[in-house]
Amino acid sequence: MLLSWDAAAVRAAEEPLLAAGVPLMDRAAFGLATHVAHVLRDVRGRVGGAHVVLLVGPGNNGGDTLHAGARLARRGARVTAVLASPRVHGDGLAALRAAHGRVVPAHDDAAADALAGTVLAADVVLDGLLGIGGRGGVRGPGARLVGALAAAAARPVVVAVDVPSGVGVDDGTRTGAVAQADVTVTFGACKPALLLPPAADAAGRVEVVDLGLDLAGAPAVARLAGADVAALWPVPGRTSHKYARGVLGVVAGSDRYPGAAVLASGGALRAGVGMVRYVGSAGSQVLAAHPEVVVGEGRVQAWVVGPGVAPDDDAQRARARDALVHALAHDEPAAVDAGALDLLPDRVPPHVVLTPHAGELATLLSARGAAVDRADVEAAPLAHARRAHELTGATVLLKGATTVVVGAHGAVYAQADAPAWLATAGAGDVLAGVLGALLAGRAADAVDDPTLPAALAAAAAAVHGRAAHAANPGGPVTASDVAAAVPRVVAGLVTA
Ligand SMILES: NC(=O)C1=CN([C@@H]2O[C@H](COP(=O)(O)OP(=O)(O)OC[C@H]3O[C@@H](n4cnc5c(N)ncnc54)[C@H](O)[C@@H]3O)[C@@H](O)[C@H]2O)[C@@H](O)CC1
Ligand SMILES: Nc1ncnc2c1ncn2[C@@H]1O[C@H](COP(=O)(O)OP(=O)(O)O)[C@@H](O)[C@H]1O
Ligand SMILES: [K+]
Repeated sequence: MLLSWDAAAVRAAEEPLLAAGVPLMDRAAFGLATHVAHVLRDVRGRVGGAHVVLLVGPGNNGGDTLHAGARLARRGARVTAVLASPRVHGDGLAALRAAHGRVVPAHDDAAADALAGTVLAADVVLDGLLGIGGRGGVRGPGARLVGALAAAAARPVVVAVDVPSGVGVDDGTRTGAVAQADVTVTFGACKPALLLPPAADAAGRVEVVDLGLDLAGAPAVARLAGADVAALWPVPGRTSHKYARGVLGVVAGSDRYPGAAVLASGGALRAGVGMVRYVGSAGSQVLAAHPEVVVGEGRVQAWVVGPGVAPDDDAQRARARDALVHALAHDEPAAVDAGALDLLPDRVPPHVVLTPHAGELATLLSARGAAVDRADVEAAPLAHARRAHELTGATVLLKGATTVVVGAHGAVYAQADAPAWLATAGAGDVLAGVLGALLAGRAADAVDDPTLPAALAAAAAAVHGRAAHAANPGGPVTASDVAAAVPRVVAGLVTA
Protein backbone atom coordinates (compact mmCIF):
# COMPACT_ATOMS: atom_id res chain seq x y z
CA MET A 1 0.00 0.00 0.00
CA LEU A 2 1.27 3.42 -0.90
CA LEU A 3 0.36 5.95 1.78
CA SER A 4 0.57 9.72 1.71
CA TRP A 5 0.46 12.37 4.39
CA ASP A 6 -0.66 15.96 4.07
CA ALA A 7 1.58 18.98 4.59
CA ALA A 8 0.51 19.60 8.19
CA ALA A 9 1.26 16.00 9.20
CA VAL A 10 4.68 16.15 7.56
CA ARG A 11 5.52 19.42 9.27
CA ALA A 12 4.35 18.04 12.62
CA ALA A 13 6.55 15.00 12.17
CA GLU A 14 9.54 17.16 11.19
CA GLU A 15 9.21 19.42 14.21
CA PRO A 16 10.66 17.20 16.96
CA LEU A 17 13.54 16.15 14.72
CA LEU A 18 14.39 19.74 13.82
CA ALA A 19 14.19 20.70 17.50
CA ALA A 20 16.65 17.91 18.25
CA GLY A 21 19.01 19.29 15.62
CA VAL A 22 18.58 16.50 13.09
CA PRO A 23 19.85 17.88 9.76
CA LEU A 24 16.71 17.14 7.72
CA MET A 25 17.61 19.45 4.87
CA ASP A 26 20.98 17.72 4.48
CA ARG A 27 19.25 14.37 4.34
CA ALA A 28 16.73 15.68 1.81
CA ALA A 29 19.44 17.27 -0.34
CA PHE A 30 21.60 14.14 -0.19
CA GLY A 31 18.67 11.98 -1.32
CA LEU A 32 17.75 14.45 -4.04
CA ALA A 33 21.32 14.68 -5.37
CA THR A 34 21.59 10.88 -5.39
CA HIS A 35 18.44 10.54 -7.50
CA VAL A 36 19.49 13.33 -9.86
CA ALA A 37 22.89 11.66 -10.29
CA HIS A 38 21.09 8.47 -11.38
CA VAL A 39 19.05 10.49 -13.87
CA LEU A 40 22.19 12.18 -15.21
CA ARG A 41 23.89 8.85 -15.69
CA ASP A 42 20.84 7.73 -17.66
CA VAL A 43 20.66 10.78 -19.92
CA ARG A 44 24.37 11.74 -20.18
CA GLY A 45 26.25 8.66 -19.11
CA ARG A 46 27.87 10.51 -16.21
CA VAL A 47 27.49 13.34 -13.71
CA GLY A 48 30.73 15.15 -14.57
CA GLY A 49 30.17 17.81 -17.20
CA ALA A 50 26.38 17.46 -17.23
CA HIS A 51 24.45 20.72 -17.15
CA VAL A 52 21.98 21.02 -14.29
CA VAL A 53 19.67 24.02 -13.91
CA LEU A 54 18.06 24.71 -10.54
CA LEU A 55 14.80 26.69 -10.44
CA VAL A 56 14.99 28.19 -6.97
CA GLY A 57 12.04 29.64 -5.05
CA PRO A 58 11.95 31.58 -1.78
CA GLY A 59 11.58 28.81 0.78
CA ASN A 60 13.13 25.61 2.06
CA ASN A 61 12.15 23.84 -1.14
CA GLY A 62 14.61 26.14 -2.88
CA GLY A 63 17.03 25.40 -0.03
CA ASP A 64 16.91 21.67 -0.67
CA THR A 65 17.47 22.36 -4.35
CA LEU A 66 20.50 24.61 -3.77
CA HIS A 67 22.11 22.12 -1.38
CA ALA A 68 21.54 19.27 -3.83
CA GLY A 69 22.97 21.47 -6.59
CA ALA A 70 26.08 22.06 -4.46
CA ARG A 71 26.56 18.29 -4.05
CA LEU A 72 26.21 17.77 -7.81
CA ALA A 73 28.64 20.64 -8.52
CA ARG A 74 31.17 18.99 -6.21
CA ARG A 75 30.79 15.86 -8.32
CA GLY A 76 31.69 17.83 -11.45
CA ALA A 77 28.30 18.84 -12.82
CA ARG A 78 27.93 22.33 -14.31
CA VAL A 79 25.21 23.77 -12.08
CA THR A 80 23.29 26.99 -12.75
CA ALA A 81 20.87 28.27 -10.12
CA VAL A 82 18.13 30.50 -11.49
CA LEU A 83 16.82 32.51 -8.53
CA ALA A 84 13.14 33.25 -9.10
CA SER A 85 12.93 35.29 -5.92
CA PRO A 86 15.11 38.07 -4.48
CA ARG A 87 15.11 36.18 -1.17
CA VAL A 88 16.34 32.59 -1.25
CA HIS A 89 17.69 30.12 1.31
CA GLY A 90 20.94 31.68 2.56
CA ASP A 91 22.86 28.54 3.56
CA GLY A 92 21.87 26.81 0.36
CA LEU A 93 23.05 29.71 -1.75
CA ALA A 94 26.35 29.88 0.13
CA ALA A 95 26.85 26.13 -0.33
CA LEU A 96 26.25 26.36 -4.06
CA ARG A 97 28.62 29.31 -4.41
CA ALA A 98 31.29 27.49 -2.39
CA ALA A 99 30.95 24.56 -4.81
CA HIS A 100 31.50 26.98 -7.72
CA GLY A 101 27.93 26.80 -9.00
CA ARG A 102 26.75 29.64 -11.20
CA VAL A 103 24.02 31.89 -9.79
CA VAL A 104 21.76 34.02 -12.00
CA PRO A 105 18.90 36.16 -10.77
CA ALA A 106 15.51 36.08 -12.46
CA HIS A 107 13.80 38.66 -10.32
CA ASP A 108 11.39 39.92 -12.93
CA ASP A 109 9.54 38.51 -15.92
CA ALA A 110 11.96 39.96 -18.48
CA ALA A 111 14.95 38.38 -16.72
CA ALA A 112 13.11 35.08 -16.49
CA ASP A 113 12.21 35.17 -20.19
CA ALA A 114 15.82 35.88 -21.08
CA LEU A 115 16.87 32.75 -19.15
CA ALA A 116 14.35 30.41 -20.78
CA GLY A 117 16.94 29.27 -23.32
CA THR A 118 19.40 28.35 -20.55
CA VAL A 119 16.71 26.34 -18.76
CA LEU A 120 15.66 24.46 -21.89
CA ALA A 121 19.28 23.65 -22.82
CA ALA A 122 19.98 21.86 -19.51
CA ASP A 123 20.35 18.10 -19.25
CA VAL A 124 18.25 18.11 -16.11
CA VAL A 125 16.15 20.85 -14.49
CA LEU A 126 15.34 20.71 -10.78
CA ASP A 127 11.99 22.32 -10.02
CA GLY A 128 12.58 23.81 -6.58
CA LEU A 129 10.25 26.80 -6.76
CA LEU A 130 7.64 25.68 -4.23
CA GLY A 131 7.16 22.71 -1.94
CA ILE A 132 4.67 22.06 0.81
CA GLY A 133 4.61 25.79 1.65
CA GLY A 134 3.19 26.74 -1.77
CA ARG A 135 -0.20 28.42 -1.86
CA GLY A 136 -1.90 28.37 -5.26
CA GLY A 137 -0.09 28.23 -8.58
CA VAL A 138 3.46 29.53 -9.05
CA ARG A 139 3.46 33.30 -9.32
CA GLY A 140 6.03 35.82 -10.52
CA PRO A 141 9.11 35.07 -12.63
CA GLY A 142 9.04 31.39 -11.63
CA ALA A 143 5.75 31.11 -13.50
CA ARG A 144 7.47 32.35 -16.69
CA LEU A 145 10.14 29.66 -16.37
CA VAL A 146 7.54 26.95 -15.75
CA GLY A 147 5.55 28.29 -18.71
CA ALA A 148 8.64 28.07 -20.95
CA LEU A 149 9.13 24.43 -19.92
CA ALA A 150 5.47 23.65 -20.53
CA ALA A 151 5.50 25.27 -23.97
CA ALA A 152 8.77 23.73 -25.20
CA ALA A 153 8.55 21.08 -27.90
CA ALA A 154 11.72 19.38 -26.61
CA ARG A 155 12.40 19.84 -22.94
CA PRO A 156 15.09 18.63 -20.58
CA VAL A 157 14.45 15.95 -17.99
CA VAL A 158 12.60 17.61 -15.09
CA VAL A 159 13.02 16.47 -11.50
CA ALA A 160 10.40 17.95 -9.16
CA VAL A 161 11.72 18.68 -5.68
CA ASP A 162 9.26 17.31 -3.09
CA VAL A 163 6.25 18.10 -5.34
CA PRO A 164 5.81 19.69 -8.77
CA SER A 165 5.72 23.38 -7.85
CA GLY A 166 2.28 24.96 -7.76
CA VAL A 167 0.16 21.86 -7.13
CA GLY A 168 -2.31 21.74 -4.25
CA VAL A 169 -0.23 19.51 -1.97
CA ASP A 170 -3.18 18.21 0.04
CA ASP A 171 -6.01 18.26 -2.50
CA GLY A 172 -4.29 17.35 -5.77
CA THR A 173 -5.43 20.46 -7.65
CA ARG A 174 -3.19 22.39 -10.03
CA THR A 175 -3.45 26.08 -10.73
CA GLY A 176 -1.74 27.70 -13.68
CA ALA A 177 1.23 26.16 -15.44
CA VAL A 178 2.94 23.24 -13.68
CA ALA A 179 6.24 21.83 -14.93
CA GLN A 180 5.64 18.25 -16.04
CA ALA A 181 8.16 16.20 -14.07
CA ASP A 182 9.78 12.96 -15.16
CA VAL A 183 10.64 12.14 -11.55
CA THR A 184 9.48 13.63 -8.27
CA VAL A 185 11.85 13.17 -5.35
CA THR A 186 9.71 13.66 -2.28
CA PHE A 187 10.91 13.98 1.31
CA GLY A 188 9.84 12.14 4.45
CA ALA A 189 6.64 10.69 2.98
CA CYS A 190 4.59 10.65 -0.19
CA LYS A 191 2.21 13.63 -0.43
CA PRO A 192 -1.48 13.45 -1.49
CA ALA A 193 -0.79 15.50 -4.64
CA LEU A 194 1.50 12.72 -5.86
CA LEU A 195 -1.43 10.27 -5.85
CA LEU A 196 -4.44 12.47 -6.64
CA PRO A 197 -5.64 13.71 -10.01
CA PRO A 198 -4.99 16.05 -11.69
CA ALA A 199 -1.74 16.98 -9.87
CA ALA A 200 -0.33 13.46 -9.85
CA ASP A 201 -0.25 13.49 -13.64
CA ALA A 202 2.55 16.07 -13.39
CA ALA A 203 4.65 14.08 -10.93
CA GLY A 204 6.11 11.33 -13.12
CA ARG A 205 7.81 8.54 -11.18
CA VAL A 206 7.76 9.17 -7.43
CA GLU A 207 10.82 8.49 -5.26
CA VAL A 208 10.50 8.89 -1.49
CA VAL A 209 13.59 9.94 0.49
CA ASP A 210 13.39 8.59 4.02
CA LEU A 211 14.00 11.35 6.57
CA GLY A 212 13.23 9.16 9.58
CA LEU A 213 9.91 10.90 10.26
CA ASP A 214 7.48 9.26 12.67
CA LEU A 215 4.19 9.48 10.77
CA ALA A 216 2.02 7.51 13.13
CA GLY A 217 -1.26 9.31 12.36
CA ALA A 218 -3.77 8.36 9.70
CA PRO A 219 -2.57 8.79 6.13
CA ALA A 220 -4.43 11.28 3.94
CA VAL A 221 -4.68 9.24 0.74
CA ALA A 222 -3.81 5.60 0.10
CA ARG A 223 -3.28 3.52 -3.02
CA LEU A 224 -3.80 -0.23 -2.85
CA ALA A 225 -1.10 -2.49 -4.22
CA GLY A 226 -1.75 -6.02 -5.46
CA ALA A 227 -1.19 -7.65 -2.08
CA ASP A 228 -3.70 -5.28 -0.43
CA VAL A 229 -6.31 -6.17 -3.03
CA ALA A 230 -5.66 -9.87 -2.46
CA ALA A 231 -6.11 -9.42 1.29
CA LEU A 232 -9.49 -7.77 0.72
CA TRP A 233 -10.81 -10.23 -1.86
CA PRO A 234 -13.40 -12.77 -0.63
CA VAL A 235 -11.75 -16.12 -1.37
CA PRO A 236 -13.96 -19.20 -0.80
CA GLY A 237 -12.96 -21.73 1.80
CA ARG A 238 -13.11 -25.48 1.15
CA THR A 239 -16.63 -25.75 2.57
CA SER A 240 -18.06 -22.54 1.12
CA HIS A 241 -21.29 -22.82 -0.82
CA LYS A 242 -22.82 -20.37 -3.26
CA TYR A 243 -25.00 -18.63 -0.67
CA ALA A 244 -22.12 -18.24 1.74
CA ARG A 245 -20.04 -16.74 -1.07
CA GLY A 246 -22.66 -14.04 -1.59
CA VAL A 247 -25.66 -13.55 -3.81
CA LEU A 248 -25.86 -10.28 -5.71
CA GLY A 249 -29.07 -8.66 -6.88
CA VAL A 250 -28.53 -6.74 -10.14
CA VAL A 251 -31.09 -4.14 -11.15
CA ALA A 252 -29.62 -2.91 -14.40
CA GLY A 253 -30.41 -2.41 -18.06
CA SER A 254 -33.55 -1.23 -19.78
CA ASP A 255 -35.09 -1.63 -23.22
CA ARG A 256 -32.79 1.13 -24.41
CA TYR A 257 -29.61 -0.19 -22.72
CA PRO A 258 -29.94 -3.97 -22.24
CA GLY A 259 -26.16 -4.41 -22.63
CA ALA A 260 -25.50 -2.76 -19.27
CA ALA A 261 -27.37 -5.60 -17.57
CA VAL A 262 -25.20 -8.15 -19.38
CA LEU A 263 -21.97 -6.32 -18.53
CA ALA A 264 -22.78 -5.66 -14.87
CA SER A 265 -23.86 -9.28 -14.35
CA GLY A 266 -20.76 -10.46 -16.21
CA GLY A 267 -18.45 -8.29 -14.11
CA ALA A 268 -19.93 -9.75 -10.94
CA LEU A 269 -19.73 -13.35 -12.16
CA ARG A 270 -16.14 -12.97 -13.29
CA ALA A 271 -15.17 -11.43 -9.96
CA GLY A 272 -16.33 -14.59 -8.20
CA VAL A 273 -19.76 -13.89 -6.76
CA GLY A 274 -21.71 -16.94 -5.55
CA MET A 275 -24.79 -16.13 -7.64
CA VAL A 276 -26.34 -13.25 -9.56
CA ARG A 277 -30.08 -12.63 -9.39
CA TYR A 278 -31.08 -10.34 -12.22
CA VAL A 279 -34.12 -8.10 -11.86
CA GLY A 280 -35.41 -6.21 -14.89
CA SER A 281 -36.46 -6.24 -18.50
CA ALA A 282 -33.20 -7.53 -20.01
CA GLY A 283 -33.47 -11.04 -18.57
CA SER A 284 -33.36 -12.80 -21.92
CA GLN A 285 -30.22 -10.93 -23.01
CA VAL A 286 -28.55 -11.59 -19.65
CA LEU A 287 -29.39 -15.29 -19.82
CA ALA A 288 -28.19 -15.57 -23.41
CA ALA A 289 -24.79 -14.23 -22.34
CA HIS A 290 -24.65 -15.74 -18.85
CA PRO A 291 -26.85 -18.82 -18.42
CA GLU A 292 -25.68 -19.10 -14.81
CA VAL A 293 -27.68 -15.99 -13.83
CA VAL A 294 -30.98 -16.54 -12.03
CA VAL A 295 -33.65 -14.15 -13.29
CA GLY A 296 -36.13 -12.80 -10.79
CA GLU A 297 -36.22 -11.60 -7.21
CA GLY A 298 -35.01 -13.57 -4.21
CA ARG A 299 -32.77 -13.30 -1.19
CA VAL A 300 -29.48 -11.45 -1.81
CA GLN A 301 -26.59 -10.17 0.32
CA ALA A 302 -25.89 -7.05 -1.76
CA TRP A 303 -27.05 -5.09 -4.79
CA VAL A 304 -25.91 -3.38 -7.94
CA VAL A 305 -28.52 -0.82 -8.88
CA GLY A 306 -28.57 1.54 -11.83
CA PRO A 307 -26.25 0.62 -14.73
CA GLY A 308 -28.14 1.23 -17.96
CA VAL A 309 -31.41 2.10 -16.21
CA ALA A 310 -32.84 4.65 -18.66
CA PRO A 311 -34.43 7.78 -17.18
CA ASP A 312 -37.63 7.21 -19.17
CA ASP A 313 -38.04 3.53 -18.22
CA ASP A 314 -40.58 3.93 -15.43
CA ALA A 315 -40.89 0.21 -14.72
CA GLN A 316 -37.14 -0.33 -14.34
CA ARG A 317 -36.75 2.85 -12.30
CA ALA A 318 -39.48 1.56 -9.97
CA ARG A 319 -37.54 -1.70 -9.55
CA ALA A 320 -34.36 0.23 -8.84
CA ARG A 321 -36.15 2.34 -6.25
CA ASP A 322 -37.63 -0.76 -4.61
CA ALA A 323 -34.21 -2.41 -4.51
CA LEU A 324 -32.70 0.62 -2.79
CA VAL A 325 -35.52 0.75 -0.24
CA HIS A 326 -35.08 -2.97 0.43
CA ALA A 327 -31.29 -2.69 0.69
CA LEU A 328 -31.50 0.18 3.15
CA ALA A 329 -34.20 -1.48 5.24
CA HIS A 330 -32.23 -4.74 5.50
CA ASP A 331 -28.68 -3.39 5.83
CA GLU A 332 -27.63 -4.85 2.50
CA PRO A 333 -24.67 -3.09 0.86
CA ALA A 334 -25.32 -1.61 -2.58
CA ALA A 335 -23.32 -0.23 -5.49
CA VAL A 336 -25.42 2.57 -6.93
CA ASP A 337 -24.55 3.68 -10.44
CA ALA A 338 -25.74 5.80 -13.37
CA GLY A 339 -29.55 5.66 -13.66
CA ALA A 340 -30.13 5.11 -9.94
CA LEU A 341 -28.00 7.97 -8.61
CA ASP A 342 -31.03 10.27 -8.59
CA LEU A 343 -33.14 7.76 -6.67
CA LEU A 344 -31.16 7.97 -3.43
CA PRO A 345 -32.80 9.23 -0.26
CA ASP A 346 -31.18 12.20 1.46
CA ARG A 347 -28.87 10.16 3.69
CA VAL A 348 -27.54 6.64 3.30
CA PRO A 349 -24.96 4.62 5.25
CA PRO A 350 -21.38 4.13 3.95
CA HIS A 351 -22.14 0.60 2.77
CA VAL A 352 -23.99 2.30 -0.06
CA VAL A 353 -21.28 2.97 -2.65
CA LEU A 354 -21.98 5.50 -5.40
CA THR A 355 -20.01 5.02 -8.62
CA PRO A 356 -20.45 8.20 -10.69
CA HIS A 357 -18.16 9.56 -13.38
CA ALA A 358 -17.40 13.29 -13.21
CA GLY A 359 -20.52 14.34 -15.12
CA GLU A 360 -22.79 12.21 -12.95
CA LEU A 361 -21.15 13.52 -9.78
CA ALA A 362 -21.72 17.10 -10.95
CA THR A 363 -25.40 16.30 -11.53
CA LEU A 364 -25.71 14.64 -8.12
CA LEU A 365 -24.07 17.58 -6.33
CA SER A 366 -26.11 20.14 -8.27
CA ALA A 367 -29.32 18.33 -7.31
CA ARG A 368 -28.24 18.78 -3.70
CA GLY A 369 -27.64 22.48 -3.95
CA ALA A 370 -23.95 22.67 -4.91
CA ALA A 371 -23.94 24.20 -8.39
CA VAL A 372 -21.00 22.54 -10.11
CA ASP A 373 -20.31 21.21 -13.58
CA ARG A 374 -18.18 18.39 -14.94
CA ALA A 375 -15.11 20.64 -15.38
CA ASP A 376 -15.31 21.68 -11.70
CA VAL A 377 -15.30 18.03 -10.65
CA GLU A 378 -12.39 17.19 -12.95
CA ALA A 379 -10.37 20.11 -11.59
CA ALA A 380 -10.82 18.98 -7.98
CA PRO A 381 -11.92 15.34 -7.88
CA LEU A 382 -11.11 14.75 -4.20
CA ALA A 383 -12.95 17.84 -2.98
CA HIS A 384 -16.07 16.97 -4.96
CA ALA A 385 -16.08 13.29 -4.05
CA ARG A 386 -15.66 14.33 -0.42
CA ARG A 387 -18.52 16.80 -0.74
CA ALA A 388 -20.75 14.05 -2.12
CA HIS A 389 -19.78 11.78 0.78
CA GLU A 390 -20.56 14.54 3.27
CA LEU A 391 -23.91 15.36 1.66
CA THR A 392 -25.13 11.77 1.28
CA GLY A 393 -23.21 9.69 3.83
CA ALA A 394 -22.42 7.22 1.03
CA THR A 395 -19.00 5.95 0.09
CA VAL A 396 -18.20 7.66 -3.21
CA LEU A 397 -16.14 6.11 -6.00
CA LEU A 398 -15.46 8.80 -8.60
CA LYS A 399 -14.41 7.19 -11.90
CA GLY A 400 -11.71 8.63 -14.11
CA ALA A 401 -8.20 7.96 -15.35
CA THR A 402 -7.36 7.91 -11.65
CA THR A 403 -10.34 6.71 -9.65
CA VAL A 404 -10.84 8.48 -6.32
CA VAL A 405 -12.74 6.86 -3.46
CA VAL A 406 -13.93 8.71 -0.35
CA GLY A 407 -15.44 6.75 2.51
CA ALA A 408 -16.31 7.14 6.16
CA HIS A 409 -13.85 8.42 8.80
CA GLY A 410 -11.59 10.09 6.23
CA ALA A 411 -10.83 6.98 4.17
CA VAL A 412 -9.49 8.13 0.79
CA TYR A 413 -8.02 6.03 -2.00
CA ALA A 414 -6.66 6.99 -5.42
CA GLN A 415 -6.22 4.10 -7.86
CA ALA A 416 -4.36 4.60 -11.13
CA ASP A 417 -4.27 1.04 -12.44
CA ALA A 418 -6.00 1.45 -15.78
CA PRO A 419 -4.74 2.17 -19.28
CA ALA A 420 -6.57 4.97 -21.12
CA TRP A 421 -8.04 2.25 -23.38
CA LEU A 422 -10.44 1.51 -20.52
CA ALA A 423 -12.36 4.69 -21.32
CA THR A 424 -14.85 2.76 -23.43
CA ALA A 425 -18.63 2.35 -23.35
CA GLY A 426 -19.82 -0.16 -20.80
CA ALA A 427 -16.60 -0.29 -18.79
CA GLY A 428 -18.36 1.38 -15.89
CA ASP A 429 -21.06 -1.31 -15.91
CA VAL A 430 -18.39 -3.99 -15.51
CA LEU A 431 -16.87 -2.06 -12.61
CA ALA A 432 -20.25 -1.87 -10.88
CA GLY A 433 -20.54 -5.65 -11.21
CA VAL A 434 -17.05 -6.29 -9.84
CA LEU A 435 -17.76 -4.01 -6.88
CA GLY A 436 -21.11 -5.72 -6.34
CA ALA A 437 -19.36 -9.08 -6.10
CA LEU A 438 -17.06 -7.73 -3.39
CA LEU A 439 -19.94 -6.19 -1.46
CA ALA A 440 -21.89 -9.45 -1.67
CA GLY A 441 -18.90 -11.56 -0.65
CA ARG A 442 -18.11 -9.34 2.32
CA ALA A 443 -21.56 -7.98 3.07
CA ALA A 444 -21.54 -8.40 6.85
CA ASP A 445 -18.03 -6.96 7.18
CA ALA A 446 -18.96 -4.01 4.96
CA VAL A 447 -21.89 -3.15 7.22
CA ASP A 448 -19.91 -3.63 10.45
CA ASP A 449 -16.84 -1.64 9.39
CA PRO A 450 -17.85 1.69 7.83
CA THR A 451 -14.43 2.20 6.25
CA LEU A 452 -14.36 -1.22 4.53
CA PRO A 453 -16.66 -0.27 1.62
CA ALA A 454 -14.11 2.35 0.53
CA ALA A 455 -11.32 -0.23 0.57
CA LEU A 456 -13.50 -2.68 -1.37
CA ALA A 457 -14.35 0.03 -3.90
CA ALA A 458 -10.65 0.79 -4.36
CA ALA A 459 -9.96 -2.94 -4.76
CA ALA A 460 -12.68 -3.20 -7.42
CA ALA A 461 -11.16 -0.25 -9.31
CA ALA A 462 -7.71 -1.82 -9.04
CA VAL A 463 -8.83 -5.16 -10.48
CA HIS A 464 -10.94 -3.46 -13.16
CA GLY A 465 -7.96 -1.35 -14.26
CA ARG A 466 -5.59 -4.30 -14.23
CA ALA A 467 -8.10 -6.35 -16.20
CA ALA A 468 -8.20 -3.66 -18.89
CA HIS A 469 -4.44 -4.01 -19.20
CA ALA A 470 -4.43 -7.81 -19.04
CA ALA A 471 -7.14 -8.07 -21.73
CA ASN A 472 -4.84 -6.57 -24.34
CA PRO A 473 -1.59 -5.02 -23.04
CA GLY A 474 -0.98 -1.74 -24.82
CA GLY A 475 -4.03 -1.85 -27.07
CA PRO A 476 -7.79 -1.38 -27.32
CA VAL A 477 -10.27 -3.34 -25.23
CA THR A 478 -14.02 -3.67 -25.13
CA ALA A 479 -15.93 -3.71 -21.87
CA SER A 480 -16.65 -7.42 -22.50
CA ASP A 481 -12.90 -8.07 -22.86
CA VAL A 482 -12.30 -6.33 -19.53
CA ALA A 483 -14.88 -8.53 -17.80
CA ALA A 484 -13.38 -11.63 -19.41
CA ALA A 485 -9.94 -10.76 -18.03
CA VAL A 486 -11.12 -10.26 -14.43
CA PRO A 487 -10.83 -13.95 -13.35
CA ARG A 488 -7.19 -14.11 -14.49
CA VAL A 489 -6.33 -10.89 -12.69
CA VAL A 490 -8.00 -12.04 -9.48
CA ALA A 491 -6.25 -15.41 -9.70
CA GLY A 492 -2.91 -13.70 -10.22
CA LEU A 493 -3.46 -11.53 -7.14
CA VAL A 494 -4.84 -14.07 -4.69
CA THR A 495 -2.22 -16.71 -5.53
CA ALA A 496 0.75 -14.31 -5.62
N1 LIG B 1 11.61 22.02 7.58
C1 LIG B 1 12.73 21.51 7.02
O1 LIG B 1 13.87 21.70 7.42
C2 LIG B 1 12.57 20.69 5.84
C3 LIG B 1 11.90 21.21 4.74
N2 LIG B 1 11.94 20.58 3.59
C4 LIG B 1 11.63 21.31 2.37
O2 LIG B 1 10.97 22.50 2.67
C5 LIG B 1 9.83 22.64 1.85
C6 LIG B 1 8.85 23.51 2.54
O3 LIG B 1 9.52 24.73 2.75
P1 LIG B 1 8.80 26.10 3.07
O4 LIG B 1 7.89 25.93 4.19
O5 LIG B 1 9.86 27.10 3.21
O6 LIG B 1 7.90 26.36 1.81
P2 LIG B 1 8.23 26.43 0.27
O7 LIG B 1 9.65 26.26 -0.03
O8 LIG B 1 7.28 25.52 -0.36
O9 LIG B 1 7.84 27.93 -0.14
C7 LIG B 1 7.25 28.85 0.72
C8 LIG B 1 7.57 30.25 0.23
O10 LIG B 1 6.98 30.45 -1.04
C9 LIG B 1 6.15 31.61 -1.04
N3 LIG B 1 4.98 31.24 -1.84
C10 LIG B 1 3.93 30.48 -1.43
N4 LIG B 1 3.07 30.28 -2.43
C11 LIG B 1 3.59 30.91 -3.51
C12 LIG B 1 3.16 31.04 -4.86
N5 LIG B 1 2.01 30.49 -5.27
N6 LIG B 1 3.96 31.70 -5.74
C13 LIG B 1 5.12 32.24 -5.32
N7 LIG B 1 5.56 32.17 -4.04
C14 LIG B 1 4.82 31.51 -3.15
C15 LIG B 1 5.84 31.88 0.40
O11 LIG B 1 5.64 33.23 0.60
C16 LIG B 1 7.08 31.34 1.10
O12 LIG B 1 8.06 32.34 1.12
C17 LIG B 1 9.40 21.23 1.59
O13 LIG B 1 8.58 21.11 0.45
C18 LIG B 1 10.72 20.55 1.43
O14 LIG B 1 11.19 20.71 0.10
C19 LIG B 1 12.86 19.47 3.45
O15 LIG B 1 14.11 20.01 3.31
C20 LIG B 1 12.86 18.59 4.66
C21 LIG B 1 13.22 19.38 5.83
N1 LIG C 1 -8.38 8.15 -19.33
C1 LIG C 1 -8.70 7.05 -18.64
N2 LIG C 1 -7.75 6.15 -18.29
C2 LIG C 1 -8.07 5.04 -17.63
N3 LIG C 1 -9.34 4.71 -17.25
C3 LIG C 1 -10.33 5.56 -17.55
C4 LIG C 1 -10.06 6.78 -18.25
N4 LIG C 1 -11.24 7.41 -18.41
C5 LIG C 1 -12.20 6.64 -17.84
N5 LIG C 1 -11.66 5.52 -17.32
C6 LIG C 1 -12.38 4.42 -16.65
O1 LIG C 1 -13.28 3.83 -17.59
C7 LIG C 1 -14.52 3.50 -16.98
C8 LIG C 1 -15.64 4.26 -17.70
O2 LIG C 1 -16.82 4.14 -16.99
P1 LIG C 1 -18.11 5.02 -17.33
O3 LIG C 1 -17.73 6.44 -17.54
O4 LIG C 1 -19.13 4.71 -16.32
O5 LIG C 1 -18.55 4.43 -18.74
P2 LIG C 1 -19.89 3.63 -19.11
O6 LIG C 1 -21.02 4.37 -18.50
O7 LIG C 1 -19.93 3.65 -20.62
O8 LIG C 1 -19.74 2.26 -18.58
C9 LIG C 1 -14.35 3.85 -15.51
O9 LIG C 1 -13.96 2.73 -14.79
C10 LIG C 1 -13.24 4.90 -15.51
O10 LIG C 1 -12.54 4.93 -14.29
K1 LIG D 1 9.01 21.85 -6.08
